[in-house]
Order: sequence, then C-alpha cells, then structure tokens
Amino acid sequence: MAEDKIKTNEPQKGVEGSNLQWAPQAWAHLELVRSKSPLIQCITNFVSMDFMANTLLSAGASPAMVHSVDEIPEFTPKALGVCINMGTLTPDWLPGMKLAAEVANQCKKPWVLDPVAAGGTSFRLKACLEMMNLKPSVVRGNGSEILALFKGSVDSNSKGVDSVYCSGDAVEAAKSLAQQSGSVVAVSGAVDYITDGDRVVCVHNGVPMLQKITASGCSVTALIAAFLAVDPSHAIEATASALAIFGVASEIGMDIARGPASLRTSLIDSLYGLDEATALGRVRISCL
Ligand SMILES: Nc1ncnc2c1ncn2[C@@H]1O[C@H](COP(=O)(O)OP(=O)(O)OP(=O)(O)O)[C@@H](O)[C@H]1O
Ligand SMILES: Cc1ncsc1CCO
Ligand SMILES: [Mg+2]
Repeated sequence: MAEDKIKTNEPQKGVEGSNLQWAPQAWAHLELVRSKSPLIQCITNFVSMDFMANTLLSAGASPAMVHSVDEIPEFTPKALGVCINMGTLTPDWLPGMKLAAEVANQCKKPWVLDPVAAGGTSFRLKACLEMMNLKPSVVRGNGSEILALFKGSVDSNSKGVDSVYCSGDAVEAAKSLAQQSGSVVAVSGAVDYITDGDRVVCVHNGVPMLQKITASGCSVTALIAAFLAVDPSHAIEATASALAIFGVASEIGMDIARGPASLRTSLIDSLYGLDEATALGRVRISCL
C-alpha cells in the first residue's frame, strides 16, 4: 500500500540523507493520488483554468472548477481538497472564495490558498489577508507574495503576478507567517521552501523556464491540494512531494521542449507517465 510508504519520522539533514526518506514519500503521494483520484475543487483565475485542470488530471486527480456561491454549499463537501486562487480577483468572486474556505473547514477538508500578486494592490492585499484569516492548510506563493502577506503592506516595486524577489529572500518571512497564521507556508522559486514555522524543507527540482509558462505556480498549488487531499495530516510532506513531483515532470519535459509552449505540453505528458525509478532518481528534497 502506498500509505505504508508515507513516513512521519523527523527528516534527516542534507540532501542525500533526506532523499532516502523524501523521494519514496513523494512517489507514494503520487501513487495515492493516482489510485484515489481525489475530487479537487478549484476556484481559480481565468488564465490558469486550463493548465491547472490538465495538471490535476495528468497527476490522476479529478478537477472541478466550481466558484458559484449557489453551488458551494452542496459541492464543496464532496471535494477532498479545495484550491483557492486570487489571480483575476473581482469583488463578486470573493464571497464564493470565503464560503468555500468556510465549508472546507467545517467538513475538515484541506484547502490551499494561492495569493496571486498579494502585494500588487490594496484591494488584493486586503482580500488575501481575509483569506489567510480563514486558515488555509497551506498557502503557496512566490517570494513577493509571501513577503507581502508577512508585511501586510502593498509593495511599491510589485510587478503584479511575477516575483521581484528570490524565494530565499522570503524564508524568514515564511517562517514568521506560518507561526502567526498556523498555516504551512510554501515559497516557490529556484528552490522551494516549505515551513510550518519550525521545520524548513527545501525542494530543489524544477527548471527556470517554468517562469515563462503562465500559471505554472497556480497549477502546482492545485497539485499541492491534490497531494494534501490524500494525506491531510502531513501538510509539509504532501506540499514538498507535490512541488518535487511537478519539478521532476518539468525537468523530464525540458529534455524534449523547444520553448515554453512545448514545455507546457511535455510537462503534462511527463507528469502523466512518471514512473517509480525516475521519481526516486530525480526527487531532490533536503532540510535546512
Ligand atoms: N529558477 C527556477 N528554477 C527551477 N524551478 C523554478 C524556478 N522558478 C520557479 N520554479 C518553479 O516553477 C513553479 C512556479 O513557481 P513560481 O515561483 O514561478 O510561481 P508563480 O510566480 O506563482 O507563477 P504563476 O503566477 O505564473 O503561476 C514552481 O514549481 C517552482 O518550483
Ligand atoms: C498572468 C496572470 N494574471 C492574473 S493571474 C495570472 C496567471 C499567473 O499567476
Ligand atoms: Mg502565482
């Protein structure tokens, strides 16, 4: 059983030692998603819908883009995980986002927040902070987004959805944010950092060209929701596994890609076809 391979021991330090535990765990999480095919409700921006749904499908999950307040009370309890993304936010979407988070909490289902461009405008920052108050299981953002949530202020240097900081610049902010909020915080970038405010786990997989594919971050946040759906009591581990597996799929996809458009396609194919030996050989996770 894939469940048996999911370890909860304290991780060892260093890539080599940690990988002995983390790589099989990442594979086990993917196997669980493939076998359980969890229904993942996504409330997400218009840019990301297609890539996000296809990422979830190729991993074995079952995506549904459902955002109407008229459907959420009936639909959200059926989902095993919820992904809420603030990317093309307008005031009329916010009540549905809040309701879905509240229903997920009532049903004890994990939900994941993607605070797209949190520091870009005061409207967006306020909305993202209100969502944080609803206690997501995990919040995943780039360096700029996590720093904006931590500081609670608009960033005058903001470039909208793209980060102006490296993920490493936001590690201390991520730890503090995790301690304050009780959520696991993931900062994505060349290295992804995942923290509960105490432990910090680092994922070294991925390729720089992911930054040239819009909604790659949105899609990996949805993948985190799927991994969390099959292992809700291990949020750090499930989040690290999702980021590593997505990164591995991008590395394999990069071998045949001719640019961002073909990488998008080959990443989806690689995620669908990923086998155990390749995953075990490529996952690179360590602890700070
Ligand atoms: N320089 C890099 N090298 C390797 N992987 C990277 C690099 N930059 C980003 N990634 C990977 O790309 C994915 C998206 O992360 P990123 O930080 O770009 O998200 P984002 O800014 O929220 O993206 P978007 O808003 O387009 O959805 C993650 O899986 C991350 O690990
Ligand atoms: C480009 C873009 N604009 C709003 S959301 C989005 C997708 C990447 O976050
Ligand atoms: Mg993003």
